[in-house]
Amino acid sequence: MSAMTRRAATPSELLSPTEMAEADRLAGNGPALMEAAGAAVARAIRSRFRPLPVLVLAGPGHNGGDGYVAARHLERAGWDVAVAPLAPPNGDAAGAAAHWRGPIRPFAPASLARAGLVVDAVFGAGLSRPVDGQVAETLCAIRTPIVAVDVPSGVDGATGAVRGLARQAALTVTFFRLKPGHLLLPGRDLCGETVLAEIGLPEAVLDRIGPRSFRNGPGLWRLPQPDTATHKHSRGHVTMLSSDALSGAALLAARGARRAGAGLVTLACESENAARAHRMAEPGALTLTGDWPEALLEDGRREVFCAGPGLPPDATTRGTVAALLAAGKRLVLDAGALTAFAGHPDRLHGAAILTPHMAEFARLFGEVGKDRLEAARRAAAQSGAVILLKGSDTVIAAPDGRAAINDNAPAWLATGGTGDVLAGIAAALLAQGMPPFEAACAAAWLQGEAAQRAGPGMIAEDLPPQIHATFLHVAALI
Ligand SMILES: NC(=O)C1=CN([C@@H]2O[C@H](COP(=O)(O)OP(=O)(O)OC[C@H]3O[C@@H](n4cnc5c(N)ncnc54)[C@H](O)[C@@H]3O)[C@@H](O)[C@H]2O)[C@H](O)CC1
Ligand SMILES: [K+]
Repeated sequence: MSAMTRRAATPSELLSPTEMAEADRLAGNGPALMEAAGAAVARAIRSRFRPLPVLVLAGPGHNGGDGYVAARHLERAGWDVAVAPLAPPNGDAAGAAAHWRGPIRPFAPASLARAGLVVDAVFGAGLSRPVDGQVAETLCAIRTPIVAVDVPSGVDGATGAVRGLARQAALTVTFFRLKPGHLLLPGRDLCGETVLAEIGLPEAVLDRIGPRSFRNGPGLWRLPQPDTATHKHSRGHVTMLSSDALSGAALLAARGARRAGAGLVTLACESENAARAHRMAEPGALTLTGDWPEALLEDGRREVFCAGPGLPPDATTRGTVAALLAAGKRLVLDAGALTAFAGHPDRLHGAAILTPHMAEFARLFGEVGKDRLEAARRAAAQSGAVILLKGSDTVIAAPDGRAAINDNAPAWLATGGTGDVLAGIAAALLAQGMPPFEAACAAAWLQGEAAQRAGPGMIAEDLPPQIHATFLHVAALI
């Protein structure tokens, strides 16, 4: 389990490399921050490794400066340390380098021969182009564990993408706040264990920067709290659209919605046969049949609809969704209800939450590209809806520019039907009064937590029974 999974203690704001540089500038004490950063790297190494010959690969910027400081602290602790500078250090790094009196080696594969551990202090937040040439050649030749300063060199701190090349780190020590690249893939995986170190940067700089990106977790939202005055109608009514052809998907979404606290869940069915089957499978849900959309709009108390799981991406789906939008209903749209609008995200204006996976996103908004955070933000601004872009690093973005990255989903969550459950959870939270961004964030987090509890080998049906335990867990965290 990585250090990052101790999430209650980790601040939720994320800073891009540009924002982090601004934080440094506002703090105005570069050498002290560098000293604290390098000391934190040395401390993290000493608490995880027995003394080993260490080679510090130092770049010309502040990342390299942190490396020189770490080298000095390790040597003072009796470790055998050498530094290999890529180029003469600049700025505050020159001061840190001046205090290094130990061995200097060429920045080349041959210098790695004696090392039992490599500290990668080549590039951090200042990565400005793909890693290539001598740096790529030397990084490729490393055969020992790697400890990365800030990020593994080559990982873009803003996007988690690899620029040129990056090596897998055993440990990454970063400072003050995580960056999006520590949570977005493949960056998150390449970091190995990630340690966030306090280096004396005052929290007040955040007021000036105004971060808009967050790590998803219970600090970002508050789950609905029923009280003694609550009754089933006041807990929200979710109507789930179901097709005869793939009725299991709507059933899974209905289960997710019921377990996430919706007071009433109705499965709107195409045929009486399907309604009967649903009633047998989910006795606590209501069913409805009749011509859509008239039947759906008859009861004004139906406020929240979930459409898409199991629906075909055709003109009928398009017409139903359009009618619901025109009637001012709050919608969570997934799967077929998204693909039905391929190329026309503008027609979804008024929807509350869209939950596309990569391919559905591409059909609506164009390819996601390397920057998932930016892509989701752009789509939210374009559609006016909260976008929940599904993946191992699900991103949730609001039209107002806020965005959160979810990192608690285990790999075994990637199985058929789990997205349907997620849409149901989101709809239920929306129906209970949570604003769309908070409802989408909470749904993604609860789903990840439920999947961890269900364990490897779980199937979508295993998620809903875990949801109430995740509610209790959230209550214990806050
Ligand atoms: N608050 C904090 O988080 C603190 C972070 N610190 C460390 O500072 C670095 C960022 O330092 P910066 O000088 O801005 O950038 P880098 O050291 O990452 O690199 C800049 C340097 O490298 C050259 N360069 C960039 N990419 C390439 C490339 N692909 N090939 C060749 N050369 C490249 C660029 O031209 C510059 O010369 C942060 O990561 C932390 O480690 C502070 O020390 C403490 C506060
Ligand atoms: K680095």
